[in-house]
Amino acid sequence: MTESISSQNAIEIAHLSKVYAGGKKALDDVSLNIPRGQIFGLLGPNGAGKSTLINILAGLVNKTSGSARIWGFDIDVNPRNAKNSIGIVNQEIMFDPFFTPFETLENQAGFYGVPKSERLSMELLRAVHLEDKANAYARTLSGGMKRRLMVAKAMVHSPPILVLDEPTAGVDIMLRQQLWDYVRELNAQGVTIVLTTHYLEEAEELCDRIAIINHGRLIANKPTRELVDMAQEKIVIVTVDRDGAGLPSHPCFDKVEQTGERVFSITFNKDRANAGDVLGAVQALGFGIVDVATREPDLEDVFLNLTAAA
Ligand SMILES: Nc1ncnc2c1ncn2[C@@H]1O[C@H](COP(=O)(O)OP(=O)(O)OP(=O)(O)O)[C@@H](O)[C@H]1O
Repeated sequence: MTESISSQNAIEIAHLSKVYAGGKKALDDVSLNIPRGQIFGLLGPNGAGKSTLINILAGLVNKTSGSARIWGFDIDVNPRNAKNSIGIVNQEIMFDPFFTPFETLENQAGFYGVPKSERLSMELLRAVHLEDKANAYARTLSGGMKRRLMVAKAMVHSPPILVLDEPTAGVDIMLRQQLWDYVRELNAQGVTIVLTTHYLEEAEELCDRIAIINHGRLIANKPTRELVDMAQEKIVIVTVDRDGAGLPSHPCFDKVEQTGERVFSITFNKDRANAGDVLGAVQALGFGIVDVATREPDLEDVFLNLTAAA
C-alpha cells in the first residue's frame, strides 16, 4: 500500500453532503478531521446522520457531494487503499450463521487478500474472549458474542482505523466493559478508533475528542473535556430547615425541583450566578440551610443543550 504522506489525520472529511433518493438530506456540508491515534466519538440523536457518514466511509453509501480521505487516500481516487485502511463494525450483525467464528475470520481475511501465513484469526478470537467458541456455529453465539465477533472480523486486515457504529447496543455491562478494554488496547497499539454511541457516559469516559451531529450538520467538535466544560448549567442541591410549599422563584434560579422532603435541586447558569448567590437567595427567601451538595454538569447536559438549540 502506498503510504499516505498527507497529514496527521486518520480521516479528513470536507463539505460532505448526502441527499437520499426521495429527497432526505442526511448530511449537510460536514467538514471534519479525525486526528490519528485518538479515540474519537461521533454523537448525535437518532436519525442525525451518523450511520450515513460511516457508510460513506465504508463505501456502502454514495455521497452526493464533498470529499473524504481515509489515511490520506481519497475514497473516489483510491477506493481500494481507502477501504484497506479502515475496519468497520456496523450496527447490523452480518455474517453467515453456518460458519464457525474461526471460519468467519478466515473467510474475511481471504476477502481482503491476507496471505494464510499472516492471518491472525486465533489471536483475534482470543482478544475478544471467543477462543473457546472458535469452532461453534456462529448462530449459536449470544448477541454480545456476535458483536465481539464483528469487532474481530473488522480487524482481520489490521487496519490503522477501526470504526464502531453503536457497538454496545444490546450488550450487557460486563461484556461492554470487555469490549471497551479491547478497544483501549487496540488504541494503545496505535489504532485510531472512531465510535458512535448513544451512551454519553461511555463517550465521556473513552473519547479524547467528540463531534456532535444533529439534523445532518456538525454542531460541535472539541476535546471531550472542553465540550463538558461548555455546560452552562450547574446544580446545587440544598436541604432546608423547614417544610414549606416549595421554594419561590428567584432571578438566580433557572429551575427548581423538589427531590425529597425539604430537599431542592436548583439549576443555575454559571455565567449569571455562582453557588454562593444561589445559597444567599435561598436564605433571603426565609429558609435556613441544613445541607448542600453540588452536581457538575456532564456530557449529557451539553448534548441536550446543543441539540435543543440547533
Ligand atoms: N437509504 C435511505 N433512504 C432514505 N433515507 C434514509 C436512508 N438511510 C437513512 N435515511 C435517513 O437519513 C437520516 C439519517 O439517518 P442515519 O441512519 O444516518 O442516522 P443516525 O444518526 O445513524 O441514526 P441512528 O442513531 O438512529 O442510527 C434519517 O432521517 C434517515 O431516515
